[in-house]
Amino acid sequence: MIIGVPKEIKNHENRVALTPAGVMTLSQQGHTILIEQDAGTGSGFPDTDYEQAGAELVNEAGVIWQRSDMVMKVKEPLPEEYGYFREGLLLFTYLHLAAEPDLAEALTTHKVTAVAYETVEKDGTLPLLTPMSEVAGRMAAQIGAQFLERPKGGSGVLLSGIPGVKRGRVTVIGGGVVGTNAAKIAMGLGADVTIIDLSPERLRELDDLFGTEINTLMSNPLTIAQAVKESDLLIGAVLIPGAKAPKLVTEEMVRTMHPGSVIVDVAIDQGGIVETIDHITTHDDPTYTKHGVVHYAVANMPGAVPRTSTIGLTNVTVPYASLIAAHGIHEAVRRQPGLLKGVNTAGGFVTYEAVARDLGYTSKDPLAALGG
Ligand SMILES: NC(=O)C1=CN([C@@H]2O[C@H](COP(=O)(O)OP(=O)(O)OC[C@H]3O[C@@H](n4cnc5c(N)ncnc54)[C@H](O)[C@@H]3O)[C@@H](O)[C@H]2O)C=CC1
Ligand SMILES: CC(=O)C(=O)O
Repeated sequence: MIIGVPKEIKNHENRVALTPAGVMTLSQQGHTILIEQDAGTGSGFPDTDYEQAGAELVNEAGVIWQRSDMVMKVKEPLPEEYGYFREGLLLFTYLHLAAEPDLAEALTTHKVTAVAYETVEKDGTLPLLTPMSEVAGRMAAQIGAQFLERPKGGSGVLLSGIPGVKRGRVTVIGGGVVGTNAAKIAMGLGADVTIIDLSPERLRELDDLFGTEINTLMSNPLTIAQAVKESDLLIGAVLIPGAKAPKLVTEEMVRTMHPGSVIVDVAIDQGGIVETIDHITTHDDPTYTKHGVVHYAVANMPGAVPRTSTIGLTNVTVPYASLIAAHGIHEAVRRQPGLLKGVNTAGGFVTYEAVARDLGYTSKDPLAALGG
């Protein structure tokens, strides 16, 4: 199979879909790997490392999209890349389609088979989302702490407090991978941490994990309203796989926060859980202030720590790429049924039910859409 890796073009997206180690694995299995020049530079992988690993360097993204059977990316294609879509192309990347209606339309119009990292399942987990959620969760606490500083527009609260001065309060809504990692770092910074989740089982697990060091609360509008009001830092970490995130934090709730408090909505890639976040922000211009509260809504947070993120991501994606490249997508999803859950579009249809529901498509069974 010919596998192509274009350079990422999203703002400050320095990750790359394959490392030289991934290239070597796949090329030793007999596949041809096309890498766009400079694609790995931001992650600390020079072109020469790719060449030594067996890749063919290409200096034009269009050539990669045209020649490849499977294009591997990190982030969703941007509108300037939609022109490369064609029938027969297999795209393997993060997509977050419920928040990207134009992309869904372009993929279905051109009958691209698009496999989204974030909806691939294994043993009840999302194995291709997990490492980036670990990164973003850890970053959320440190970014929040930074924007609480007065010169950054924050209230001037130091999360740890000091002897004689109380600690800052951090509320994390959603206690999955992002939430747990955010809580871990916030606790490490000395904050008073509360995690809110909808699942009693998850709350029990968190209690077992952290003991009395954190507060756990059941998710409902009243609990959320009270916790938001008291928070110096609020972290959004809810996920309903594939679907648009529910708006759990209303504008009214945000108005009750102290001036200079900070919201980091990690769930922004699925649309976000905060009503006052009406647009995605970028690493270049990561925050804006509304009702006196600093809002951070960057949808590619791990892109800022590309060395760690690229290695973490490709550790988990390469085995799936290898399976697809060896057997083709039809046989790969038969051998690894959780991969079928990753198929979001095929044959001109949306094939992931939550995405179809949120975007107003009629969902088609992915196996049928792949041609049985
Ligand atoms: N902005 C960025 O750069 C990044 C964003 N993400 C996003 O972060 C979000 C969270 O991801 P993960 O932690 O991996 O998901 P996860 O599935 O591990 O955790 C989600 C948690 O939300 C909880 N939940 C669902 N409905 C809830 C409700 N109404 N109230 C409270 N909790 C509720 C679930 O019980 C679960 O514990 C996803 O949207 C993911 O795509 C992940 C990585 C990077
Ligand atoms: C999960 C995702 O979209 C990211 O890591 O950018």
